[in-house]
Amino acid sequence: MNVTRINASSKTYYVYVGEGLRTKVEEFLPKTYSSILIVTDNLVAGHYLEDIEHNFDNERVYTAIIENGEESKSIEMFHQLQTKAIDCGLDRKSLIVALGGGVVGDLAGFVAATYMRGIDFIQMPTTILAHDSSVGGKVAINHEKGKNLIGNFYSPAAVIYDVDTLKSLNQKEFRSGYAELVKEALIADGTFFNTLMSVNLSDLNNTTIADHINQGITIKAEVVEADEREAGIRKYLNFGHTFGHALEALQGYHGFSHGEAVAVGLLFAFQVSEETFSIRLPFERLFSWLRSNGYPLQLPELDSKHMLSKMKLDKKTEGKKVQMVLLQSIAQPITVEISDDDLLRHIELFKKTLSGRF
Ligand SMILES: NC(=O)c1ccc[n+]([C@@H]2O[C@H](COP(=O)([O-])OP(=O)(O)OC[C@H]3O[C@@H](n4cnc5c(N)ncnc54)[C@H](O)[C@@H]3O)[C@@H](O)[C@H]2O)c1
Ligand SMILES: O=C(O)C(=O)C[C@@H](O)[C@H](O)[C@H](O)COP(=O)(O)O
Ligand SMILES: [Zn+2]
Repeated sequence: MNVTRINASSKTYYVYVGEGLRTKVEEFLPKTYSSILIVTDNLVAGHYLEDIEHNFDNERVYTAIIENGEESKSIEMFHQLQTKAIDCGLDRKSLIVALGGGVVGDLAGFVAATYMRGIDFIQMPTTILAHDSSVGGKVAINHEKGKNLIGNFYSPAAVIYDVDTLKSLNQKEFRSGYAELVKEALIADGTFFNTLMSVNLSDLNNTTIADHINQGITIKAEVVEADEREAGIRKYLNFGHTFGHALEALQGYHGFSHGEAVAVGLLFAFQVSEETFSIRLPFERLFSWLRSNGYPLQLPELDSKHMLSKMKLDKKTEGKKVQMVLLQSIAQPITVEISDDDLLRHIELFKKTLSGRF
């Protein structure tokens, strides 16, 4: 088992990554709780809910099962879960368990952050992507206009990551998770980036995946410890997201998955970086790796102005000016203000670049 201590400014907590952890959850809880509400989605429930329920001695264990998918990160689902918490009689000594991927983690985390002004929650990630979402305390729901526009910074009491649960993931979820790992490598660790570019996603064993996840968590932990509330360097964790989030929102959250959208966003950020700094980045290498691993790289019909207006809803935007994370070289990120005219030009060029390849 790998244990990482996260010394965030708001809270210190531990991330446990290992095999079979889902059957010994109580060992990792920082204290005892008066009642427990397990929040999960229908797919994850089918695989793992029973294992988790068996953990708790507590008589007051409740479950809430949401529909799987990004559309559940909604104000309606948030309200339903708050109602469930009230009906179950959760009090300030209660715990919410977020069992699932980033959707469950972000949603249940935001419920925990706001129920009675905040109760404890733990993250039990079950996707590769959730190595990113479970650490760092960003919790949120979407607005139909933009991603994660309603949320908070609210750290979990612990992250309990049973890598055995990753065995039931399909290839789309592998792609999604690895896009965030590639992002972390690009902003912080060129050697890790090279390692990832030699990986074939359909040919990975759990030991290797756990190793990659631990490297991703190490990068994320370092950033979050230095800048929990994203006043500065945490923005780098948003590399690829200005374009990625806009793409997700434009598709009504049922097109590209988050990670798939981020993967395209990484290519877009490469293009803008290359032009802004007159440099060459390994665009071709990343593109080939994404293509050979089956990432969707064909953009849907995109109106560039509409895309620009979505990009401006990015939380890094200041005074209506988009701030994009760019790379000066691998592992040398920087935040740069990009004018609307330049962004429009880049969107047009990017559309041509991608469509010219299919
Ligand atoms: N808070 C953060 O810092 C942060 C970071 C990155 C992403 N996110 C958010 O995370 C979300 C994406 O997370 P995700 O990719 O985990 O998506 P997800 O939670 O929707 O999970 C993806 C799919 O996999 C299924 N699934 C989950 N675990 C499974 C398992 N072990 N076996 C089989 N199926 C399983 C789910 O039911 C779902 O259909 C987005 O909303 C994104 O905005 C947040
Ligand atoms: O932890 C962070 O900080 C990140 O930006 C991680 C991202 O992968 C993640 O998608 C995050 O939810 C995006 O945050 P947002 O502030 O742009 O909504
Ligand atoms: Zn992300």
